[in-house]
Amino acid sequence: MTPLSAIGWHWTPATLPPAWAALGAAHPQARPARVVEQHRSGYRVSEVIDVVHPAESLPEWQRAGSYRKGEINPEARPAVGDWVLVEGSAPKSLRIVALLPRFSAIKRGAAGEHYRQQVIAANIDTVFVVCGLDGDFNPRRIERYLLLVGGSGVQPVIVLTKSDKPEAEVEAALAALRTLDVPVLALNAKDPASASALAPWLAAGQSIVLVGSSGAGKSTLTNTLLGNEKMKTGAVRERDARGRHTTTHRALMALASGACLIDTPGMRELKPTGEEDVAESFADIEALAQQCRFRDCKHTNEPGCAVRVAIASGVLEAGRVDNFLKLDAEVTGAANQLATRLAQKAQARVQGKALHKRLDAKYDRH
Ligand SMILES: Nc1nc2c(ncn2[C@@H]2O[C@H](COP(=O)(O)OP(=O)(O)OP(=O)(O)O)[C@@H](O)[C@H]2O)c(=O)[nH]1
Ligand SMILES: [Zn+2]
Repeated sequence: MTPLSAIGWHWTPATLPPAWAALGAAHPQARPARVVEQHRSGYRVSEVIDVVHPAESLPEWQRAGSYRKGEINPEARPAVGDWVLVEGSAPKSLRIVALLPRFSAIKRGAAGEHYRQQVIAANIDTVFVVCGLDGDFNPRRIERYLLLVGGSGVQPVIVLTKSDKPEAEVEAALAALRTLDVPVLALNAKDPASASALAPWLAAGQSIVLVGSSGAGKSTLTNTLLGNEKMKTGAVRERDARGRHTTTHRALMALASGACLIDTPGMRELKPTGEEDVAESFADIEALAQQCRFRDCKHTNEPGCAVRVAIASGVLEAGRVDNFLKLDAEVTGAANQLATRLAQKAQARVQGKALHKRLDAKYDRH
């Protein structure tokens, strides 16, 4: 056990990923730390639970650069949840010297003029997709979260809260989500005994993120899982670069089980990156589509559409099909933007090479 265990470190010298070991050997003075906040001006990292310090990042992570020239690859920069190697002493002179390759990354498309991707949480083991069994219950929103999490390397678990409410239709909700091939639990987020059903995903060294719309019960569940730690949920005291005490939002919380919860504001609104696999998320619809008369069936009003037949016979929910079509269009749109961006990058690289060649020839550099 090291203090790092409480913030998600579960490797031993024997289980350390070889790439991490190699980076460690390349930076013998450095030690691992976890990124808990990402700001415009830099990063905040933890080496010990509830102790957060600013850390200077590598210059190439700070430069604005041009997306056209491929100078900034957001994926190559640390994000919340990443393990990095740091040197120097806290609180004033911590420096990040390397980013350890991540084993999972939840990404989203970022709003803006140009196509951009953001890693919103790295090295997460499980994401709890939280949805209340009240008027807010919405399988379509759950499908969206699952699509975005699919392929990230993170295990999704659907957590239906408010099962204790009189209006909760637990059985109907479980039935509606059965096609998703993801663990689904219904519980009372206020009740520790009920929330203990999540124990299989909360083993020591596990990192968990909660997503879900406002009012779904994320804070309630977080408090219940924290138990005695409850009072500390909202805020953490930390020392800033000048040594002053400040109180900020708590981004990484340790559970008694040894797991940790990571809270990042980036998880609120999720827009596809274009890399999502819609067919995999909607495998049931994809399988039916194989039986449609037309290969390019849009499943709207084509004759011989197996998907429409399934809806008519009650095998498939019309809302799920609509959501599939909507998300598929969103992912296709983002994928086209992504392709354009990659083409621009490749072109810029070729132009750059040609320029160097001309300059080399002109000045006889070699
Ligand atoms: N009865 C009951 N009430 C719950 C349950 N989970 C959450 N609530 C209530 O629902 C309301 C919203 O819960 P929050 O935990 O604040 O929701 P949240 O997801 O954190 O919302 P944001 O902070 O806005 O993102 C609160 O009044 C909770 O007490 C539950 O399982 N049972
Ligand atoms: Zn069809």
